[in-house]
Amino acid sequence: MDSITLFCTGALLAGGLYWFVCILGPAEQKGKRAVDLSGGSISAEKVQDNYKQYWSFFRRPKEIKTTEKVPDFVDTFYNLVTDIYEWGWGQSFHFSPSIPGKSHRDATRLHEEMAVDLINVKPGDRILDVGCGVGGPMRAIASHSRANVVGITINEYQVNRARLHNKKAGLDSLCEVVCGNFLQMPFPDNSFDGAYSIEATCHAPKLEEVYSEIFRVLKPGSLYVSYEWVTTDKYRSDNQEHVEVIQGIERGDALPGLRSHRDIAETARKVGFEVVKEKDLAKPPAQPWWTRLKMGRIAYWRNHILVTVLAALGIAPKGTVDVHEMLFKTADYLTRGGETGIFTPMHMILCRKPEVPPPKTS
Ligand SMILES: C=C(CC[C@@H](C)[C@H]1CC[C@H]2C3=CC[C@H]4[C@H](C)[C@@H](O)CC[C@]4(C)[C@H]3CC[C@]12C)C(C)C
Ligand SMILES: C[S@@+](CC[C@H](N)C(=O)[O-])C[C@H]1O[C@@H](n2cnc3c(N)ncnc32)[C@H](O)[C@@H]1O
Repeated sequence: MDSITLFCTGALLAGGLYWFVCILGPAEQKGKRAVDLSGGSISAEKVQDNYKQYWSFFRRPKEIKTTEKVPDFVDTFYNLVTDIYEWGWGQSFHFSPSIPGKSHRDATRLHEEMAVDLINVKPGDRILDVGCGVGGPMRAIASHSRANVVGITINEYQVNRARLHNKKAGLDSLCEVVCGNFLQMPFPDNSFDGAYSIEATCHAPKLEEVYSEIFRVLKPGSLYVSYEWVTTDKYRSDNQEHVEVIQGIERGDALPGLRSHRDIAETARKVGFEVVKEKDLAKPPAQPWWTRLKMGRIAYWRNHILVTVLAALGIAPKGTVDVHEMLFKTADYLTRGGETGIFTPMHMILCRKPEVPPPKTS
């Protein structure tokens, strides 16, 4: 081989490696890159221990039932996964039905806009995003409705990410982010003109606790919409495969226990809401929400190699490989949940806080 060929081969290899490690993969243009993966607010050397702690939570089911510990466990989970989600999925941490001829990005945005359209919001209104993640939905909703959106998340790392994205998008005057627990929100009674939650209240150990908090902070007459993760009528607790899939979803998504779709309206009524509408948005004619997960499989393998190389080089924290592997398996459980129809991440409920409080029963 002459020296020119050797040089060209070397340059090609180096360029290819740079492309594979630094450029490849971000779900969004100028989004999070593989080389920037971190453990959120957890220091790099503690990521692996925190992952082990997270996982051992499920080996002690009693602790999952001890509801006070759940928010901390959920916070740890989001420290571990937030960067991987942003890198491999984008800034909206939820599913949406596929729409033929439209990109995932557009389908995601339409699903978010539908939520705010349902709660009849006017420009200038103040609305609440319960469990806002890094704010993908919040930004789409603020630009679509021109309402002021206040988001709350338990995870401080997400608060910082969301504020940064809001600023970059020029939406920081419409979008505010607060770090807090949605089971005890730092907002006065009757202070919001509307509220929504997208695939977030499934983390509450008791749905009643988060719904009653949302009821408290809403102004009388205003609306709340939620996209809930639930099991459907097709789920059978005596079917081994069904149980395995649901447990796989719970473990890989920090859920203290998936509820049945039947519990949702019942809980909303119990805390005082009127139920205006309820619908599983995944049912036909909607196109499968899990297609995007399934189509991504090749990319997950590529990501797995990338994460393993980066962790070996000391660029990504060690435990990142374990977290990525957990998500890899979770993607499969979610797909099986969708294909069998035993699970939906978009059971929509629309509720109104009555103008006049119902009489107290003694
Ligand atoms: C609402 C919740 C989160 C829903 C989804 C946003 C996430 C559920 C599973 C996640 C992922 C699975 C596979 C990952 C893949 C292996 C990796 O290479 C890139 C990121 C994934 C695609 C990741 C992205 C986010 C999810 C789809 C829950 C937590 C209530
Ligand atoms: C799957 S993410 C969805 C985020 C956002 N709705 C979206 O669609 O992009 C769930 C969110 O709920 C938040 N969350 C879970 N439990 C919480 C709690 N107890 N208090 C506040 N936020 C919580 C998480 O921090 C995370 O931001």
